[in-house]
Amino acid sequence: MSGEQGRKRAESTAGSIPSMETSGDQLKDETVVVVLGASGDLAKKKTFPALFALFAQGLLPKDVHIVGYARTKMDEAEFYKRETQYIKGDDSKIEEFKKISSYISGQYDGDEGFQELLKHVQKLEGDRQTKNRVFYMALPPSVFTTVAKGLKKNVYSESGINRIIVEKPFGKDLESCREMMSELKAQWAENETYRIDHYLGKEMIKNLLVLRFGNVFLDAAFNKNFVSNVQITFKEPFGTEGRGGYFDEFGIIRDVCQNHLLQTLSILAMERPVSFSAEDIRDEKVKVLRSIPAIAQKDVLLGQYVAEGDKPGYLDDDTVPKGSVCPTFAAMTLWVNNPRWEGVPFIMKAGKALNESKVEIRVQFKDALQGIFTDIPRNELVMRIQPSEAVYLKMNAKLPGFATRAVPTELDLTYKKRFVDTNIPQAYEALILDAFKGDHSNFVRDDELDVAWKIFTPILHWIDGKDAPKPEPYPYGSRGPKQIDEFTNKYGYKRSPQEYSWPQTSASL
Ligand SMILES: NC(=O)C1=CN([C@@H]2O[C@H](COP(=O)(O)OP(=O)(O)OC[C@H]3O[C@@H](n4cnc5c(N)ncnc54)[C@H](OP(=O)(O)O)[C@@H]3O)[C@@H](O)[C@H]2O)C=CC1
Ligand SMILES: O=C1O[C@H](COP(=O)(O)O)[C@@H](O)[C@H](O)[C@H]1O
Repeated sequence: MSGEQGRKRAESTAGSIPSMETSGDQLKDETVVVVLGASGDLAKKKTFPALFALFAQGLLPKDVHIVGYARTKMDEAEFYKRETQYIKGDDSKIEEFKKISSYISGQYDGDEGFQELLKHVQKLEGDRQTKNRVFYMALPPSVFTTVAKGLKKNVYSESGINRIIVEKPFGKDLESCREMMSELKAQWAENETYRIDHYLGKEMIKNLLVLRFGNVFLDAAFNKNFVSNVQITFKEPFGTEGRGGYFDEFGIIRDVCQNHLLQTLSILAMERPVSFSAEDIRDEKVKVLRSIPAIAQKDVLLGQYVAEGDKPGYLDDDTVPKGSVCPTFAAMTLWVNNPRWEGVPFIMKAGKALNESKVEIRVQFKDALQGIFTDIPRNELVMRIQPSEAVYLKMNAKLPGFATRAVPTELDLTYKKRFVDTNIPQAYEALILDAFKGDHSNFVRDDELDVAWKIFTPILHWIDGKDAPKPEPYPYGSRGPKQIDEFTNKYGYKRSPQEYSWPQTSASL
């Protein structure tokens, strides 16, 4: 099938799904976007490229202006260099993008810097009647609340819509999160606040709602009667190189599990929402999260990578405190105590410096009744979030031929093959567009955060405390601590026979 045919087929068969847009006002014209922390890593790698991609597709509000703000003093040439460093696209479009962008430096505390920012924004707005302002906080959490206050006091628009987009981490435990949320809430209304968890912008995570509730057979099988265990796995092939200082304060559980993987779990396990509206979806997520008790110490396996070949160990990083017991790998099991999932282990695994780059959800079904079979492999539904989105169902089939022999095979939906030439938006692109549309569905509500921290805070305090468990060492580039298979087996996971591997490895695409 040609690329064009594939695209047309995908579009022509698209089902009609009610709009997920919600009550929020859509920002159309007359908007200024201010990126705070514009000199930083997130801004250059994610925020500006996402804004550019939307701009290039004509998806930003008409006459939009983008303003970078940070303490670093730099001239326009230097700012444009940083702003466009990670942007890939047509040169003339990049030049147009620069024309709608500008930079101003200032402090994060005190009013002076924000007053200058206000003057700059007002100059760009000219004599507009409506003055919509979006503030994107690409800043370390230590300055979130100070900046949020400064913006509200000095740069808040009295004649238009204001939105503030905030990045994780939202606190370090239940108490600090509550403190941060209440300080933010004192300044910014919930409907003005967009808390980003960028996993909610990933295509496969957004697909979960449709997969679960748009396929009657799947929904029927998603429960304790059919499912043996669920694994949500996050693997990165690189260590904390250069980010050791930040990472050591947080560890892998706060960095990835408490937010990205728990958000994934909540959408995977929740009941069907009443509608696709933001509040209905988030109500169901909160409900399922409330059914999960705090993680028990006995359900946790921690690891820390050590040097292998020319690859340094975590403790070899100069920015990491000597003797740190910060986990760079964690496996843990969560239990969802509701009628659908009672007794089904949800195993989360996340690690840095592992053997591959992969994020996936693996739902392993129970054994087929043995009777006529001996040792037939289990069905598994795998949702590959990255790289190369795919959904495949491992199923047994008769090997063609005269003899009746069952072999493991798969029903395979590999996006690159099925949705040829279809643009899959980057997570940040999708989320920033949602914020412009006023759609909160893919942003984190404050009560979701509260319940998420309740699940993780006890083990985090244990890990941070004086009786901190020593993480198991694992070599850089390995599958993790050697105890990992024993850990997953303990919860009923059975590995597919060695001779089976899914044929669409990312390398083959
Ligand atoms: N980088 C990434 O890929 C991701 C980042 N995030 C989150 O996004 C936010 C920003 O991350 P990132 O861009 O990596 O952070 P950076 O460390 O690059 O900080 C961003 C900017 O904030 C200012 N800054 C840095 N440290 C301080 C400080 N101690 N006090 C005041 N200002 C400071 C600096 O600007 P200046 O000195 O010029 O004012 C810096 O350029 C964080 O909350 C992070 O957790 C989330 C997901 C991914
Ligand atoms: O938030 C974070 O996510 C990244 C992984 O994001 P991905 O989109 O590349 O999967 C992780 O590397 C980082 O440590 C963490 O802070």
